[in-house]
Amino acid sequence: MTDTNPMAQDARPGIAAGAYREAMARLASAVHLVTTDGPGGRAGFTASAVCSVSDAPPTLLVCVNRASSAYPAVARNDALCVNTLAAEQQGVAGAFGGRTPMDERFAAGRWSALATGAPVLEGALIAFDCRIVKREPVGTHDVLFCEVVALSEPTETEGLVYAHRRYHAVGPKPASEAPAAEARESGRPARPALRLV
Ligand SMILES: NC(=O)C1=CN([C@@H]2O[C@H](COP(=O)(O)OP(=O)(O)OC[C@H]3O[C@@H](n4cnc5c(N)ncnc54)[C@H](O)[C@@H]3O)[C@@H](O)[C@H]2O)C=CC1
Ligand SMILES: Cc1cc2nc3c(=O)[nH]c(=O)nc-3n(C[C@H](O)[C@H](O)[C@H](O)COP(=O)(O)O)c2cc1C
Repeated sequence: MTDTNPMAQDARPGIAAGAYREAMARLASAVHLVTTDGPGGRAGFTASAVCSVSDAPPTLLVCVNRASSAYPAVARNDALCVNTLAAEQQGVAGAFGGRTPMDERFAAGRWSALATGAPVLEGALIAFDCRIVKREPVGTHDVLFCEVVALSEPTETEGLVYAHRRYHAVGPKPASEAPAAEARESGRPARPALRLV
C-alpha cells in the first residue's frame, strides 16, 4: 500500500532533523527557565524539554544542548532551578531563548533563592530547586536528572505553553477574575482555557 501522508513517510529510522522538528512543533509543552549559579557562574536558558521522572525521590529531567551558551555553567554547577513560567512571563522566555548576553537575560526578571542558591524567578507559576544527581549525554544534549530539594510558593495564575512555534496562555485566571464562576452565574460561555498570547 502506498502511504500519501508525508508525516507518515518521515516516521522511519533515519529521518532528517528537520522532519523531526516539524513533528515536534505539534506537541504542546510548558515553558520553563532553567537557571543555575555556582563555581561555573550564573546562567539560564528557556527550556521545554523538562519532565517529571519520579516522586520518590522527587526527580525531574532537563535536556540541555551542549552548544548552548548556558552549558558550561550547567556542566560545572551541581544545582539548578526549573522556573515554570506564567502566561505574563512570555517576555522573559524570549530573553532567555538565545542570543542574549546572560546579564541582559537576568535583568528581565527579579530573583531570589531557595536551598541551593540557583536563581528563583519571582512570579513563576512554580519553581523547583534541584540538585543535579545524574548526567547522561544523548545526541546533541545532556539529560540531567535533578532531585527537587525545595519548592517556591505557587502563583495562582495562567501558565505559558509553547506549541506550533507560538506561546499560548493556559489554565485558570487568578481567583479575583473568576471567569468560569462569572460565566456560570451569567449563563454566558466561559472563555477558552487555551488562547494565543
Ligand atoms: N529541546 C531543545 O533543545 C529545544 C530547542 N529549541 C530551540 O529554540 C529555537 C526555536 O525553536 P522553534 O521555534 O520551536 O523551532 P524549531 O523548528 O527549531 O523546533 C520545533 C520543535 O522541535 C524541537 N526541537 C527544536 N530544536 C531541537 C533540538 N536542538 N533538540 C531537540 N529538539 C529540538 C522542539 O520540540 C521544538 O519546539 C530553535 O533554535 C530550537 O532549536 C526549541 C525547543 C526545544
Ligand atoms: C520555547 C523554547 C524552548 C526551548 N527548550 C530548550 C530545551 O529544552 N533545551 C535546550 O537546550 N534548549 C532549549 N531551547 C533553546 C535555548 O533556550 C537557547 O535558545 C539555546 O540554548 C541557544 O542559546 P544561546 O544563544 O544561549 O547559546 C528552547 C528555546 C525556546 C524558545
